[in-house]
Amino acid sequence: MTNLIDIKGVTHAYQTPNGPLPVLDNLNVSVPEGEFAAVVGPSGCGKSTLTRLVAGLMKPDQGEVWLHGKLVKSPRKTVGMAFQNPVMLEWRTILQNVMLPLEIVAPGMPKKQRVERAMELLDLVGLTGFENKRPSELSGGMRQRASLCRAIVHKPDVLIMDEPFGALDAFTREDLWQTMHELRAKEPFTAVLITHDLRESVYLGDQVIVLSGRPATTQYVLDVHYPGEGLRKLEGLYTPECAQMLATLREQIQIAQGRQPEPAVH
Ligand SMILES: Nc1ncnc2c1ncn2[C@@H]1O[C@H](COP(=O)(O)OP(=O)(O)OP(=O)(O)O)[C@@H](O)[C@H]1O
Repeated sequence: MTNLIDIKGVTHAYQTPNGPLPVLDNLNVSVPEGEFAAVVGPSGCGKSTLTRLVAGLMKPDQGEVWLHGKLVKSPRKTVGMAFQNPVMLEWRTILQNVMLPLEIVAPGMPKKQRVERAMELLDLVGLTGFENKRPSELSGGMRQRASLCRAIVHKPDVLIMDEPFGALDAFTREDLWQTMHELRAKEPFTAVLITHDLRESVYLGDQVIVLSGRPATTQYVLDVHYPGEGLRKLEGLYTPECAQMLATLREQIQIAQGRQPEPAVH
């Protein structure tokens, strides 16, 4: 399998009034095409910085970022992004919000086709019937569903999500996890998910990348072998296999935080 994302030896420091602040230190990350990579690490270690580099929103001091075989030197149109607080344009309907990237990336696409594409995705996430509502008329979970549609409507090479489910209640979050799997099954994409939730990282990720404390480097990579066949089920999280993976990740996070790992409970 070829890598869609290759981050090779990336080192970066922000220039601040108090001098340079090193955030990434010789970071190496590879995400094969079609894979879902979850990234976890201590608060402030440089996770969002990593997403900005992949999107081409900033250039590293050292090292290279490759996306689909091309060196990333400027902002990429072929990246879809979703954030914790989906910024929706209130003067546009949900349908018009979802169609927005197509207007920018594919201005020649006939309007009928744009509408069909957006409606197809809204249907996949269960928002048929809400397409003519304004963003403020939807719940937070529904807005996040629409925001995911908007992030992939133009079929980007990679979907980058920075804590997209962080502000949702636990039940809505689990619903959205399931929606992500359903979306991927119908429309495969490569994804990078930044999260603080280890269960989320295991449930959604094919690999979980643990970053060390700042300046971040790749401390540990967990290959997720989720129990069961076919579409992942939430029940799988309560199996011994998942408990073991979560224990490993928890231990790695404690190491990344510079703490002594707590002994496992048996
Ligand atoms: N533009 C910037 N200029 C200066 N410092 C910055 C800038 N952006 C981020 N930082 C600092 O760089 C460090 C890494 O920030 P980043 O947002 O990448 O971390 P993070 O791991 O995503 O954080 P969190 O888990 O809290 O969301 C932080 O200390 C942050 O304050």
